[in-house]
Amino acid sequence: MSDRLAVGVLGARGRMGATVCAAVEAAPDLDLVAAVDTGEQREPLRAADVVVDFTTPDAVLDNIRWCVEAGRHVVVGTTGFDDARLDTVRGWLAGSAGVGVLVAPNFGVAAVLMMTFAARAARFFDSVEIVELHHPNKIDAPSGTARRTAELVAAARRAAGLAPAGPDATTSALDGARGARVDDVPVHAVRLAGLVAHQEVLLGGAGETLTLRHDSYDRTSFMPGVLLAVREIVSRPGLTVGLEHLLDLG
Ligand SMILES: NC(=O)C1=CN([C@@H]2O[C@H](COP(=O)(O)OP(=O)(O)OC[C@H]3O[C@@H](n4cnc5c(N)ncnc54)[C@H](OP(=O)(O)O)[C@@H]3O)[C@@H](O)[C@H]2O)C=CC1
Ligand SMILES: O=C(O)C1=N[C@H](C(=O)O)C[C@H](O)C1
Repeated sequence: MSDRLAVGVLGARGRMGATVCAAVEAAPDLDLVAAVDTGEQREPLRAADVVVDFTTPDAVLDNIRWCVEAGRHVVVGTTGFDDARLDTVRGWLAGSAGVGVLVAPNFGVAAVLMMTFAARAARFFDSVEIVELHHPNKIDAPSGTARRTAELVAAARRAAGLAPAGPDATTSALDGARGARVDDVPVHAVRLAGLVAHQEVLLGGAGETLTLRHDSYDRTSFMPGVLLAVREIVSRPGLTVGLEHLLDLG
């Protein structure tokens, strides 16, 4: 059996999809066998061992179902996942022994570390808020990374007997001034020309603060994580959520 993997890309002409196509073509052990975008047939994806999806939150579930039914492994970077959507994917996988799907809100290794560090730090502080900053063409807010960070932080704080939100005396505010709440953690979204993808987790306690900041300056930052996922998913049946499961974080 060949060690080479055949890879298909959904959303192939998008910002991320095009970058993934280039990264796969440059990888010595991977072959790009299908590049599919809006309005194009999915049939060429049947030639792929692994399909990578960077499309839209509206399109991604239908794409995953098609791939699972076709027996293809899937690496998903598209955002918009909550527990209900993940359970839907688990249901499809239950009927497809051996097929693996990995869903990761962020493939940047530094971003995964930032999320991990935020969760570890969360119980030591009174307050935590998240600010995500992205390019103005992003269609979802808050980002998938910010949502996931808030979930991890809230879970860590609850496990330590703390409320997810910090103290806040605000009794009067313009709509949106205090951001959105994800698992009760305040999340603020900035859309600014010149940016790619950035996030700060602000933690505050008595007389001191800790700021964890991650910056993706270029979409190549996501490629080592995407290629790692492509290589690993073929031996990980079922649903994996988060790139951290493929990294040895000690
Ligand atoms: N996990 C991670 O590390 C990262 C995740 N992302 C996420 O990836 C997603 C894509 O981001 P980005 O590349 O910037 O977005 P783009 O809008 O640049 O790309 C999305 C592409 O998908 C195409 N598309 C839409 N529907 C379908 C479909 N049903 N089948 C095939 N192609 C389709 C779009 O075509 P058209 O425009 O014609 O509709 C477009 O070409 C977002 O959810 C984003 O948040 C982004 C960066 C990193
Ligand atoms: O749309 C983007 O650009 C990004 N989307 C992901 C997210 O929503 O978290 C990952 C990264 O922030 C870039």
